[in-house]
Amino acid sequence: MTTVVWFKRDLRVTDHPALAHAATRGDVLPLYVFEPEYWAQPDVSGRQFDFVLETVVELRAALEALGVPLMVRVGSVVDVLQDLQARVGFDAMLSHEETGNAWTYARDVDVAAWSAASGVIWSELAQSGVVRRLNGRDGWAKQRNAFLRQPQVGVPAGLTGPALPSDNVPLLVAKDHCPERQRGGRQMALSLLGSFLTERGQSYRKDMSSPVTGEWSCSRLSPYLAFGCLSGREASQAAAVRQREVKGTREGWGGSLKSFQARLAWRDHFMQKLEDEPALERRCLHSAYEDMRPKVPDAARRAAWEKGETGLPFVDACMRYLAATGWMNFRMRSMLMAVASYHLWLDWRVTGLHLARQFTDFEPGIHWPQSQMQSGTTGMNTVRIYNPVKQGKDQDPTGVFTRRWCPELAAVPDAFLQEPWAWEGADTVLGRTYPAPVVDVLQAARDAREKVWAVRRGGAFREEAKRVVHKHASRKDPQGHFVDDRNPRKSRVPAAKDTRQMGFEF
Ligand SMILES: Cc1cc2nc3c(=O)[nH]c(=O)nc-3n(C[C@H](O)[C@H](O)[C@H](O)COP(=O)(O)OP(=O)(O)OC[C@H]3O[C@@H](n4cnc5c(N)ncnc54)[C@H](O)[C@@H]3O)c2cc1C
Repeated sequence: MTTVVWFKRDLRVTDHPALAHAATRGDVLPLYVFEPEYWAQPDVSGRQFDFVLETVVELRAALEALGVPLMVRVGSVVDVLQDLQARVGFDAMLSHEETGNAWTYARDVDVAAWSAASGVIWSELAQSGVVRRLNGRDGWAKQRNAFLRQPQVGVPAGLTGPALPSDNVPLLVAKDHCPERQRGGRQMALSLLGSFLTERGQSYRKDMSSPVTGEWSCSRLSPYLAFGCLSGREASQAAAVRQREVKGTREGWGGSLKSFQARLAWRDHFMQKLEDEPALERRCLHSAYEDMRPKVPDAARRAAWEKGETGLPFVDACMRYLAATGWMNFRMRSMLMAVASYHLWLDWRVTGLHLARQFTDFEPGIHWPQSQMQSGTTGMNTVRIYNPVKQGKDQDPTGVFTRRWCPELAAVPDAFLQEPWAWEGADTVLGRTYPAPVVDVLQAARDAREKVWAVRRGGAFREEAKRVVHKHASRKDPQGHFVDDRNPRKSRVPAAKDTRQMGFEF
């Protein structure tokens, strides 16, 4: 009998438990479905589509080399499976657990119903440290680390199975202009992993937070991890090998690789949040924040932020860079979200969708918990109101990045680049070639702080915050490692008082 291997966000043949297991059962039919309804969702974009298409082309060749090419179909998964069953009569389907968005969750419910009704046994295997049906966060890190330490699953020696024709794939989503997008495929992923671990990653810890140095020093693996060209386990184990090699050296590698491993752990930690509470894609984690910001955001502010025309130079430079590259380092993503949520007082659900589309690496399980965290709606994380002027001065001290992406500011002297409104010649630029700031940065942060504090006062807030901490906060594992999303350097069992932490960067 044939086993269908349904490829989703796991577009590789190495360390692919579902493919390896299917190969032990007999004939295999590897399947990828481009779903028009998925590509019509508000969180997806042309840059992601192009990345996936490139990756699928490479995957098809890799499977063909093993003996059976990937079958690529266009349509709803249930319709495709129905058609395939009529043609090849399979009795089992394997795929990996997916922590996707609400749409993919509902789609999986339909697929499960179809499988049950059609006598097909559909099994979903784990492919990351995310644990399905977890009963609370105690012990999670231990389970996650045990999974990461297990040997990788080898590539099947060869595959047999029916060769069925694929569909031509039409453009399913509007093209978006992203001239510097990362190219899809496993070869790129391996090349980036190699260059990061042998060269680029040496100064990762020191350089990751600036967009100037981060472009080179960050791993840049995010879209490849998001679509599974590379498994998290492969990345983590390769880093562990390198950690052993550089042990005892004093050139920055030790700290950088430790930070990289921590980020890979954050990945699973954040995705676990969405896995445990899918509603956090649409609802504030702490309900007290639900009505704090207008559900329909101020249209002018929103448009200015989306276009990179807020008049806050570093914010605009980051937004324009993101539009052109599809990538941004973590600190700058946090700042973009925080400025939208605090200074501009825009609802994270709306701004989060814009960022999701801009990111080639859109990963719902990281994206939505991070969006909420940077918007102060979780009830458990430090509320950090980044000052974009200070960020610009700290992270782009020479102004090279800001000037590249905001050429309208060419006439502004270095000393005023991040706050051109303070320059005596401001009138010659602001409101003419470059917008005046949409808000007064300091006043807007003060106003936001007041409103956030107003929500936090009161016993009812603390009661619900305790629930959130219990369900979602990180814990220390027995080795003392982990992943504290409030402060990566310190691992502490969270206490209820943490819910009152506030941080402001005036
Ligand atoms: C508002 C917001 C939204 C985000 N949305 C996404 C998203 O949709 N997809 C996505 O992959 N990342 C997202 N991130 C996390 C992070 O910014 C990116 O993973 C990182 O910038 C990608 O670059 P890199 O691969 O060079 O990361 P590196 O710094 O080299 O880290 C290696 C890997 O660790 C993981 N990682 C790194 N930082 C984080 C983090 N803070 N939280 C969880 N995992 C992390 C990623 O898988 C990353 O590829 C978001 C962050 C914020 C603040």
